[in-house]
Amino acid sequence: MTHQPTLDEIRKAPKVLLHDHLDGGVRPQTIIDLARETGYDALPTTDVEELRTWFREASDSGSLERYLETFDHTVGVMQTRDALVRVAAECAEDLANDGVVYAEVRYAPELHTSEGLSLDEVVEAVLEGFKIGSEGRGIRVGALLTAMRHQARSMEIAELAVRYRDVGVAGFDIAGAEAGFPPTRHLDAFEYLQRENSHFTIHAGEGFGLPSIWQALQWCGADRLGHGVRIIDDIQVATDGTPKLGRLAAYVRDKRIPLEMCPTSNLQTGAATSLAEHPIGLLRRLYFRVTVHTDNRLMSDTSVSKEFANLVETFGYGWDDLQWFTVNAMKSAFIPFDERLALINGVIKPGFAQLKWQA
Ligand SMILES: O=c1[nH]cnc2c1ncn2[C@H]1C[C@H](O)[C@@H](CO)O1
Ligand SMILES: [Zn+2]
Repeated sequence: MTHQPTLDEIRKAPKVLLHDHLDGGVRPQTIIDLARETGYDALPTTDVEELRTWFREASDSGSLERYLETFDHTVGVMQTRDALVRVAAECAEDLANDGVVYAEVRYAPELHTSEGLSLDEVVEAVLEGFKIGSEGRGIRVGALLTAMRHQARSMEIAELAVRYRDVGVAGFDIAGAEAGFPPTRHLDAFEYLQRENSHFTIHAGEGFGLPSIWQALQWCGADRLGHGVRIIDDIQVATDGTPKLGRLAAYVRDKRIPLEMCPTSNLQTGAATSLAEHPIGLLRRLYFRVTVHTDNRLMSDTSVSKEFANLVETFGYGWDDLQWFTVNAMKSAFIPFDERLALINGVIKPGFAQLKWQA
């Protein structure tokens, strides 16, 4: 009889992270250092532990819009080349220390130009940071360039993603408040990306329901869904437990559309009421292509290992489940097929096999 995986054991497992915001994962000490260096004077506190707690608590509002307000402070200190290099390098280090072997980390270049950096300079600084932070640490980190859905710069950001795709940018995303800002506002950018054979994911079905998911897939052509939790609204479970999938839910499952699920973040923004009731339980049971992520490690005080450990505790998952989530994520990455396969067969499966053998 094997025991349930513990947090320490999970940290040793080779993990894959596809949904993590660079400006949502800055170390509290770094925010304080950078605020001092760059003259940013709006931080709620300059005590490191108080700041850590402030982010977590301020993000617990139950509203996506209020949750997003906390980013003013991280974005506020990420306006210089040195700051971006440092934050990106530390991000890669922190993920490697958590046992992540492959990551796609996203951020919105347009939010980092208020002190005069160009979009290209922002992208180059972040890529340099990822390179410095991953060197010799057994991790590969690529970038996803995000456009903000309430702004009108998505075409420019899509072009930027295509320009940098062979040097570390894996794809494109849109984020920000969802209600009132449907993805079809950015249709020209998505159509351009499709013509360029590029990959993109869309935050959809987090702060708004099925119409947002439907547009993201059927109008915009998203390869993956950021969160996608509200797909649950298209699934009915009869009293005897038999599930009935509506047409959209069936499409998502049949086409193996990856769902980038971020359970702790969903509890904080009100997209789910408790972990036990989080749609991930049913979606995993129905074999949707579920993957597990952090969203914002600072705001949620989390890591991939912690997200996994919470799921183990709530749903009783074992090593096979955690490996399934991980292989699902690796299959869904925006890098070439042969490189995904090499990581699955050369790193992920042997790593989990060893942990299972020791358990
Ligand atoms: O969970 C999220 N939903 C929508 N937008 C988000 C989420 N987490 C972060 N963002 C926004 C705030 C960041 O400034 C931006 C780029 O990373 O993306
Ligand atoms: Zn997100």
